[in-house]
Amino acid sequence: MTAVLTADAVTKQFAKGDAATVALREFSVGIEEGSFVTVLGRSGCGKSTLLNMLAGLTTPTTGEVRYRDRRLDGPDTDIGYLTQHDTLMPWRDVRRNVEMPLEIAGVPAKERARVAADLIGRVGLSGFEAHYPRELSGGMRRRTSLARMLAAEPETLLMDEPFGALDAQLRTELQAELLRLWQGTGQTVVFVTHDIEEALLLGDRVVVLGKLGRVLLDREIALKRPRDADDLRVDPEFVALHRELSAALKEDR
Ligand SMILES: Nc1ncnc2c1ncn2[C@@H]1O[C@H](COP(=O)(O)OP(=O)(O)OP(=O)(O)O)[C@@H](O)[C@H]1O
Repeated sequence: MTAVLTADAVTKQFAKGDAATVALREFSVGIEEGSFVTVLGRSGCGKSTLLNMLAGLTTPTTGEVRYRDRRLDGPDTDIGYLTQHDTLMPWRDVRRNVEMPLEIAGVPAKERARVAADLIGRVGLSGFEAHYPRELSGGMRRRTSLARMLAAEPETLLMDEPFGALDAQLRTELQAELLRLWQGTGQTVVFVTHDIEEALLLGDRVVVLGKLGRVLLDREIALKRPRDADDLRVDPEFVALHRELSAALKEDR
C-alpha cells in the first residue's frame, strides 16, 4: 500500500500577541492512494487546521507534510480543496465559476465549455449555468463548488465538512452524489466531518481525532459499497461501528 499524502509528526501552533494556541500536536497519518478517508472529530479538535496543512495552505510549526515524494510547502494543483464555506466568485455565473481552474490552467475556451457543461450535468445543475451564486440555494452552491473542484481533475480531494450547513435530506443526496462521482475515479479523498453517520457512510477508513488532533481510533470500514444511508442504519455492522466511534469520541474528555 502506498501512502500518497503523509503528515509526519506535525505540530501547529498559532501565536497571538504573547499567547500561543496549539491546534495540533505531533500528528501523523498516511493516506493511501485511491482511498476515501474520513476524519471525524468534535469542533475545535484541529480538523480544519489539519486539512489546511494537507492542502499546503498552512505550514506546520514542526514536522512535515509530504505529497508523493515531495515536501508540501505550498498549494499543489494535484490537490483539490473544498472548504467549509463558499468561495465561489459572486460576479461569475455557475459556468464561469466551474471553468475557473481550467482558465487558470490555460485550457482553450471550447474545451473549457465542454468540460464545464459535463460537470454541471454530473452534479445535477443543468439549466442553471447562467445563474449567479446569489441566485442559487445553499445546496446548489455546494454542487457548483464540487464541480469547480472536479474541473481541475485533482488526484486528491480534501473536503472540510462540505455538507455541514445543509438540511438532512439534501445532505444525504449530496453524499450519494459524491460517492457516485468518486467511485471508479481512483481519486484519493480526505473528508472531514463531525458526524459519525457521515464518516461511516463515506469512508473506507475513519480516523477519529480528539483534542489537539490526538488519534483516538483509526479504523478500516469494510461496509459494502454502494452504501445507502437508509439501509445502513439498520445494518448490525454499521450499528456496531457507530457505537465504537461514538465511544471513542466520548473517551476524549
Ligand atoms: N488562524 C488561527 N489563529 C489562531 N488560532 C487558530 C487559528 N485557526 C485555528 N485556531 C485554533 O486551533 C484550534 C483548532 O481549530 P480548527 O479550526 O482546526 O478545529 P476544527 O476541528 O476544524 O473545528 P470545527 O469543527 O469547529 O471547524 C482551535 O482552538 C482554534 O481556536
